[in-house]
Amino acid sequence: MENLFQVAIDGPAAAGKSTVAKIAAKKLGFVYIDTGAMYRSLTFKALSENVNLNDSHQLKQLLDRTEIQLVHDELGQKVYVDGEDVTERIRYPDVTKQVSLVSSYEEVRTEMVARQRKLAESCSVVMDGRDIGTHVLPNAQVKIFLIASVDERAVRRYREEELKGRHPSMESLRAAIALRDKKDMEREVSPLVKAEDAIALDTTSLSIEEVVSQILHYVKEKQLS
Ligand SMILES: Nc1ncnc2c1ncn2[C@@H]1O[C@H](COP(=O)(O)OP(=O)(O)OP(=O)(O)O)[C@@H](O)[C@H]1O
Ligand SMILES: Nc1ccn([C@@H]2O[C@H](COP(=O)(O)O)[C@@H](O)[C@H]2O)c(=O)n1
Repeated sequence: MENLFQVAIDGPAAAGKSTVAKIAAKKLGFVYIDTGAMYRSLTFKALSENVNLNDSHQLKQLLDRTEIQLVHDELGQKVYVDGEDVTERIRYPDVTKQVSLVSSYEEVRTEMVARQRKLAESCSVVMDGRDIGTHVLPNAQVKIFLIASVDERAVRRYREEELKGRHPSMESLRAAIALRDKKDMEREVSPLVKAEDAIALDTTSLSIEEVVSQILHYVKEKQLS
Protein backbone atom coordinates (compact mmCIF):
# COMPACT_ATOMS: atom_id res chain seq x y z
CA MET A 1 0.00 0.00 0.00
CA GLU A 2 1.32 3.45 -0.90
CA ASN A 3 1.79 6.47 1.37
CA LEU A 4 2.24 4.44 4.52
CA PHE A 5 4.84 5.85 6.87
CA GLN A 6 6.84 3.87 9.40
CA VAL A 7 8.76 5.23 12.38
CA ALA A 8 10.98 2.67 14.15
CA ILE A 9 12.13 3.44 17.69
CA ASP A 10 14.65 1.11 19.31
CA GLY A 11 16.86 1.36 22.33
CA PRO A 12 17.73 -0.04 25.75
CA ALA A 13 15.38 -0.48 28.71
CA ALA A 14 13.78 2.62 30.22
CA ALA A 15 15.22 4.97 27.60
CA GLY A 16 11.74 6.43 27.12
CA LYS A 17 10.78 4.59 23.92
CA SER A 18 7.15 3.83 24.71
CA THR A 19 6.51 7.24 26.29
CA VAL A 20 7.70 9.22 23.28
CA ALA A 21 6.43 6.70 20.69
CA LYS A 22 2.91 6.97 22.12
CA ILE A 23 2.89 10.78 22.06
CA ALA A 24 4.50 11.02 18.62
CA ALA A 25 2.01 8.52 17.16
CA LYS A 26 -0.91 10.50 18.57
CA LYS A 27 0.41 13.80 17.18
CA LEU A 28 1.03 12.23 13.76
CA GLY A 29 -2.25 10.32 13.65
CA PHE A 30 -0.32 7.04 13.32
CA VAL A 31 -0.92 3.77 15.17
CA TYR A 32 1.44 3.04 18.08
CA ILE A 33 2.70 -0.54 18.33
CA ASP A 34 4.44 -1.62 21.53
CA THR A 35 6.30 -4.80 20.55
CA GLY A 36 7.76 -5.26 24.05
CA ALA A 37 4.19 -5.74 25.31
CA MET A 38 3.88 -8.73 22.96
CA TYR A 39 6.96 -10.48 24.39
CA ARG A 40 5.78 -9.60 27.90
CA SER A 41 2.35 -11.10 27.14
CA LEU A 42 3.83 -14.43 26.10
CA THR A 43 6.10 -14.42 29.17
CA PHE A 44 3.11 -13.73 31.42
CA LYS A 45 1.11 -16.59 29.91
CA ALA A 46 4.07 -18.98 30.10
CA LEU A 47 4.54 -18.16 33.79
CA SER A 48 0.80 -18.56 34.45
CA GLU A 49 0.77 -22.00 32.79
CA ASN A 50 4.07 -23.18 34.25
CA VAL A 51 5.60 -23.62 30.81
CA ASN A 52 9.33 -24.38 30.91
CA LEU A 53 10.99 -21.12 29.87
CA ASN A 54 14.07 -23.01 28.73
CA ASP A 55 12.05 -24.93 26.13
CA SER A 56 11.71 -22.77 23.01
CA HIS A 57 9.48 -25.33 21.27
CA GLN A 58 6.94 -25.33 24.10
CA LEU A 59 6.97 -21.53 24.12
CA LYS A 60 6.32 -21.41 20.37
CA GLN A 61 3.44 -23.86 20.75
CA LEU A 62 2.04 -21.69 23.52
CA LEU A 63 2.36 -18.58 21.33
CA ASP A 64 0.51 -20.34 18.51
CA ARG A 65 -2.53 -20.70 20.76
CA THR A 66 -2.29 -17.22 22.25
CA GLU A 67 -4.11 -14.15 21.01
CA ILE A 68 -2.35 -10.89 21.87
CA GLN A 69 -4.25 -7.67 21.25
CA LEU A 70 -2.95 -4.12 21.54
CA VAL A 71 -5.96 -1.83 21.85
CA HIS A 72 -5.77 1.96 21.84
CA ASP A 73 -8.26 4.47 23.15
CA GLU A 74 -8.25 7.99 24.57
CA LEU A 75 -6.89 6.69 27.89
CA GLY A 76 -3.89 4.96 26.30
CA GLN A 77 -2.91 1.43 25.33
CA LYS A 78 -4.48 -1.70 26.74
CA VAL A 79 -3.01 -5.16 26.26
CA TYR A 80 -5.22 -8.26 26.14
CA VAL A 81 -4.10 -11.88 26.24
CA ASP A 82 -6.90 -14.21 25.07
CA GLY A 83 -9.37 -11.45 25.99
CA GLU A 84 -7.98 -10.83 29.50
CA ASP A 85 -6.74 -7.31 30.29
CA VAL A 86 -3.08 -7.79 31.29
CA THR A 87 -1.96 -4.18 30.80
CA GLU A 88 -0.66 -3.80 34.36
CA ARG A 89 0.21 -7.44 35.03
CA ILE A 90 2.81 -7.69 32.23
CA ARG A 91 4.86 -4.93 33.92
CA TYR A 92 5.27 -6.89 37.19
CA PRO A 93 8.84 -7.84 38.17
CA ASP A 94 8.38 -11.60 37.54
CA VAL A 95 7.59 -10.91 33.88
CA THR A 96 10.29 -8.24 33.49
CA LYS A 97 12.86 -10.63 34.95
CA GLN A 98 12.13 -13.45 32.47
CA VAL A 99 11.12 -11.62 29.31
CA SER A 100 14.64 -11.43 27.86
CA LEU A 101 14.93 -15.22 28.04
CA VAL A 102 11.58 -15.75 26.30
CA SER A 103 12.44 -13.20 23.61
CA SER A 104 15.81 -14.79 22.89
CA TYR A 105 14.42 -17.78 20.94
CA GLU A 106 14.35 -17.75 17.16
CA GLU A 107 11.07 -19.71 16.94
CA VAL A 108 9.35 -17.18 19.18
CA ARG A 109 10.82 -14.15 17.40
CA THR A 110 9.89 -15.38 13.91
CA GLU A 111 6.22 -15.59 14.88
CA MET A 112 6.26 -12.28 16.79
CA VAL A 113 7.91 -10.47 13.88
CA ALA A 114 5.29 -11.87 11.47
CA ARG A 115 2.53 -10.55 13.75
CA GLN A 116 4.25 -7.17 14.09
CA ARG A 117 4.67 -6.77 10.33
CA LYS A 118 1.01 -7.65 9.83
CA LEU A 119 0.00 -4.91 12.27
CA ALA A 120 1.97 -2.40 10.19
CA GLU A 121 0.62 -3.61 6.85
CA SER A 122 -2.32 -1.30 6.43
CA CYS A 123 -1.59 1.83 8.48
CA SER A 124 1.18 4.27 9.28
CA VAL A 125 2.88 3.31 12.52
CA VAL A 126 5.26 4.27 15.24
CA MET A 127 6.65 0.94 16.44
CA ASP A 128 9.02 0.58 19.38
CA GLY A 129 11.18 -2.30 20.52
CA ARG A 130 14.68 -3.69 20.16
CA ASP A 131 14.89 -4.91 16.54
CA ILE A 132 12.41 -2.71 14.70
CA GLY A 133 14.87 -0.72 12.59
CA THR A 134 17.21 -3.67 12.05
CA HIS A 135 14.72 -6.43 11.40
CA VAL A 136 10.97 -5.87 11.73
CA LEU A 137 10.66 -2.73 9.57
CA PRO A 138 14.00 -2.45 7.73
CA ASN A 139 12.49 0.06 5.28
CA ALA A 140 11.08 2.39 7.91
CA GLN A 141 11.40 5.99 6.69
CA VAL A 142 12.56 7.21 10.10
CA LYS A 143 14.62 5.11 12.51
CA ILE A 144 15.51 6.39 15.96
CA PHE A 145 17.89 4.73 18.40
CA LEU A 146 16.98 6.22 21.78
CA ILE A 147 19.57 6.15 24.52
CA ALA A 148 20.14 7.67 27.97
CA SER A 149 22.74 6.97 30.63
CA VAL A 150 21.96 4.01 32.86
CA ASP A 151 21.93 6.30 35.91
CA GLU A 152 19.34 8.57 34.33
CA ARG A 153 17.25 5.56 33.30
CA ALA A 154 17.34 4.21 36.86
CA VAL A 155 16.19 7.60 38.16
CA ARG A 156 13.32 7.65 35.66
CA ARG A 157 12.22 4.16 36.72
CA TYR A 158 12.52 5.15 40.37
CA ARG A 159 10.16 8.10 39.84
CA GLU A 160 7.72 5.79 38.08
CA GLU A 161 7.84 3.28 40.97
CA GLU A 162 7.45 6.09 43.52
CA LEU A 163 4.19 7.17 41.89
CA LYS A 164 2.93 3.62 42.43
CA GLY A 165 3.88 3.84 46.13
CA ARG A 166 6.95 1.60 45.82
CA HIS A 167 10.48 2.51 46.88
CA PRO A 168 13.02 0.11 45.37
CA SER A 169 16.71 0.89 45.85
CA MET A 170 18.32 2.85 43.06
CA GLU A 171 21.06 0.23 42.87
CA SER A 172 18.59 -2.63 42.29
CA LEU A 173 16.88 -0.68 39.52
CA ARG A 174 20.21 0.18 37.93
CA ALA A 175 21.36 -3.46 38.08
CA ALA A 176 18.09 -4.79 36.63
CA ILE A 177 18.23 -2.33 33.74
CA ALA A 178 21.88 -3.13 32.99
CA LEU A 179 21.27 -6.89 33.14
CA ARG A 180 18.27 -6.75 30.77
CA ASP A 181 20.28 -4.60 28.32
CA LYS A 182 23.14 -7.10 28.44
CA LYS A 183 20.83 -10.04 27.68
CA ASP A 184 19.07 -8.15 24.88
CA MET A 185 22.38 -7.04 23.34
CA GLU A 186 24.11 -10.40 23.61
CA ARG A 187 21.43 -12.76 22.33
CA GLU A 188 22.16 -14.49 19.02
CA VAL A 189 18.93 -13.67 17.21
CA SER A 190 18.22 -10.02 16.33
CA PRO A 191 20.14 -8.53 19.24
CA LEU A 192 19.59 -4.97 20.36
CA VAL A 193 21.85 -2.90 18.12
CA LYS A 194 21.54 0.44 16.38
CA ALA A 195 20.54 0.10 12.72
CA GLU A 196 23.20 1.64 10.49
CA ASP A 197 20.70 4.17 9.15
CA ALA A 198 19.14 5.01 12.54
CA ILE A 199 19.52 8.40 14.19
CA ALA A 200 21.01 8.09 17.68
CA LEU A 201 19.19 10.37 20.12
CA ASP A 202 20.68 10.75 23.60
CA THR A 203 17.82 11.80 25.87
CA THR A 204 19.82 11.95 29.12
CA SER A 205 19.30 15.68 29.47
CA LEU A 206 16.25 16.10 27.26
CA SER A 207 12.65 16.42 28.43
CA ILE A 208 9.94 14.17 27.01
CA GLU A 209 8.61 17.12 25.00
CA GLU A 210 12.06 17.83 23.54
CA VAL A 211 12.50 14.20 22.45
CA VAL A 212 9.05 14.09 20.84
CA SER A 213 9.71 17.35 19.06
CA GLN A 214 12.99 15.98 17.63
CA ILE A 215 11.25 12.86 16.35
CA LEU A 216 8.44 14.90 14.75
CA HIS A 217 11.08 17.07 13.13
CA TYR A 218 12.74 14.02 11.51
CA VAL A 219 9.36 12.74 10.31
CA LYS A 220 8.37 16.10 8.79
CA GLU A 221 11.77 16.40 7.15
CA LYS A 222 11.32 12.97 5.55
CA GLN A 223 7.73 13.64 4.51
CA LEU A 224 8.83 16.83 2.72
CA SER A 225 11.80 15.24 0.93
N1 LIG B 1 13.10 12.39 28.26
C1 LIG B 1 12.63 11.97 29.42
N2 LIG B 1 12.87 12.66 30.54
C2 LIG B 1 12.44 12.22 31.74
N3 LIG B 1 11.72 11.09 31.94
C3 LIG B 1 11.43 10.37 30.86
C4 LIG B 1 11.88 10.76 29.55
N4 LIG B 1 11.45 9.83 28.68
C5 LIG B 1 10.79 8.91 29.41
N5 LIG B 1 10.77 9.24 30.70
C6 LIG B 1 10.20 8.45 31.81
O1 LIG B 1 11.07 7.33 31.95
C7 LIG B 1 10.33 6.17 32.30
C8 LIG B 1 10.66 5.05 31.32
O2 LIG B 1 10.12 5.38 30.08
P1 LIG B 1 9.48 4.28 29.12
O3 LIG B 1 8.69 3.29 29.88
O4 LIG B 1 8.82 5.01 28.02
O5 LIG B 1 10.82 3.59 28.60
P2 LIG B 1 10.98 2.39 27.58
O6 LIG B 1 12.20 2.68 26.79
O7 LIG B 1 9.71 2.16 26.81
O8 LIG B 1 11.26 1.20 28.59
P3 LIG B 1 11.17 -0.38 28.43
O9 LIG B 1 11.87 -0.75 27.18
O10 LIG B 1 11.85 -0.90 29.63
O11 LIG B 1 9.70 -0.71 28.39
C9 LIG B 1 8.87 6.58 32.31
O12 LIG B 1 8.49 6.82 33.64
C10 LIG B 1 8.83 7.88 31.52
O13 LIG B 1 7.82 8.77 31.94
N1 LIG C 1 11.17 -5.73 19.50
C1 LIG C 1 11.40 -6.22 20.74
C2 LIG C 1 10.75 -5.73 21.86
C3 LIG C 1 10.99 -6.27 23.08
N2 LIG C 1 11.84 -7.31 23.18
C4 LIG C 1 12.05 -8.01 24.45
O1 LIG C 1 10.99 -7.74 25.34
C5 LIG C 1 11.48 -7.15 26.54
C6 LIG C 1 10.47 -6.20 27.09
O2 LIG C 1 10.42 -5.04 26.29
P1 LIG C 1 9.90 -3.64 26.89
O3 LIG C 1 10.17 -2.66 25.79
O4 LIG C 1 8.46 -3.80 27.18
O5 LIG C 1 10.66 -3.37 28.12
C7 LIG C 1 12.86 -6.60 26.18
O6 LIG C 1 13.73 -6.52 27.30
C8 LIG C 1 13.33 -7.63 25.16
O7 LIG C 1 13.84 -8.77 25.79
C9 LIG C 1 12.51 -7.76 22.09
O8 LIG C 1 13.33 -8.70 22.17
N3 LIG C 1 12.27 -7.22 20.88
